[in-house]
Amino acid sequence: MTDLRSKTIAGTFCHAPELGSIEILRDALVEIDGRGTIVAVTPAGDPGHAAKRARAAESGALVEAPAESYILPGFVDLHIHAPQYPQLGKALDVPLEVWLQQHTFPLEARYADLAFARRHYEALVEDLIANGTTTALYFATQHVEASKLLVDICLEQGQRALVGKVAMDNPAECPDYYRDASAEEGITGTKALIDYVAAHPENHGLVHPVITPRFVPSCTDPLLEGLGELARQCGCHVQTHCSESDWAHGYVLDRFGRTDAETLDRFGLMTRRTVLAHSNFLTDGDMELIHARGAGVAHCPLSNAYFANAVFPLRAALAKGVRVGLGTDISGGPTASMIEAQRMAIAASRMLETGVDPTLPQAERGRPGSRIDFDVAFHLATAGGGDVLDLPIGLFRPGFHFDAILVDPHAPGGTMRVWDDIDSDADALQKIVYTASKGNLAAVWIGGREVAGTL
Ligand SMILES: O=c1[nH]c(=O)c2nc[nH]c2[nH]1
Repeated sequence: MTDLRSKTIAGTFCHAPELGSIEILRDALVEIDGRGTIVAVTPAGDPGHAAKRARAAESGALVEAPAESYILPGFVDLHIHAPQYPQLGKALDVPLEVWLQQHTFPLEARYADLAFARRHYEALVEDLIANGTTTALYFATQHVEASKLLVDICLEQGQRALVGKVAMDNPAECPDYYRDASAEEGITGTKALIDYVAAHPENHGLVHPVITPRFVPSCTDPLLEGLGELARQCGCHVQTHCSESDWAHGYVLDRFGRTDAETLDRFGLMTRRTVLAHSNFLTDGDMELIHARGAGVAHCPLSNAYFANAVFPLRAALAKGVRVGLGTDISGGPTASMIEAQRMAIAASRMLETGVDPTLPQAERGRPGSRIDFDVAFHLATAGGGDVLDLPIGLFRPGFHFDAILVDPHAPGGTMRVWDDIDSDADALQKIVYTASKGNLAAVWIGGREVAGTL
């Protein structure tokens, strides 16, 4: 294991500072301080490069990435239901509202048992790190103690994380065996987790608390009001689901006569630090509202294929200035891999653009201008996610945390081929997005600390 804190790493770095373009820094130097923050990035052509490299080598601080490897920012997964990991790859054949009641709530209720919670949370965090997810925005469960345990496990394994105790108190939509007994309990429990994260002796900014009303149907008005007030007081991140499916979108329209986005805003839950999962049925006005508040969207393309009844209009949201990142939405999305999430985002955008029903005339089948390519997907999974969270992650820049993955395109257990007589560095990055998998990730660092693999 190579700890990169107080070291300089030499290698080829790929990142995507702007939407729609990539930057490849071949044979660059990235200098990291003792806290795991990048202090300098020196491209190969920089006049000071040779001297810096020599100085780092002399002082024993130089670490060389293997030839032909690529270093990418770690992935930022903006939407994960941590307790649902044991049902990954199961129960994807029913609508959202049935899936919640029949499969998901019974599973999540089992996290009252802390031994059960530890077993499954440890496996999840380990698997996510091995898949290159260096930052995760988690829904935990309704239980305060199990939510605290998820915080502990992220700290033990060194994963950057945002963790929310799920608030859900509406007896009409939540079962008696799995809900906050009152709005008051949902609010106090949320505060208890915020206090726990703030006072945790091992937490030096790696884990953050998140106010987490599950979604409007699960919450009574007093709970939404109380959580909105709490968001105002503490300035914490907020996460919830927004206009995910026909049913979820219609439910909020029926109950409030307003869209999900408008309703969340009315309760003070639409802030610069709010992450709205899915958001498939946003109106133009909703997008303008989200943009005005500075909130962001966690686009979950794979889960949308199973539960959403629609494809998120990503290009339309981006055109309105909405900040967007990607989420796996475990277990609505049956993968722990943000590389797969990128591929699915591309595929979904192509299907939205061309349409999918061959019985329709070509001109009526799709939504022109909807496609994205690998560069946009890669941006969303890294810098875009960091931007939505307002955290200095997802780029190789001074002041950013060194959260990174080392990709070995030739790993025997991997799934990609790069040809030195054919492929450019940009081709290699494209191939990583389209064909790499966990077997190609040779090392993962979070805050400069190597948390998986071996360099
Ligand atoms: O994909 C989803 N997963 C969930 O757990 C959930 N809860 C409310 N709405 C939801 N959507």
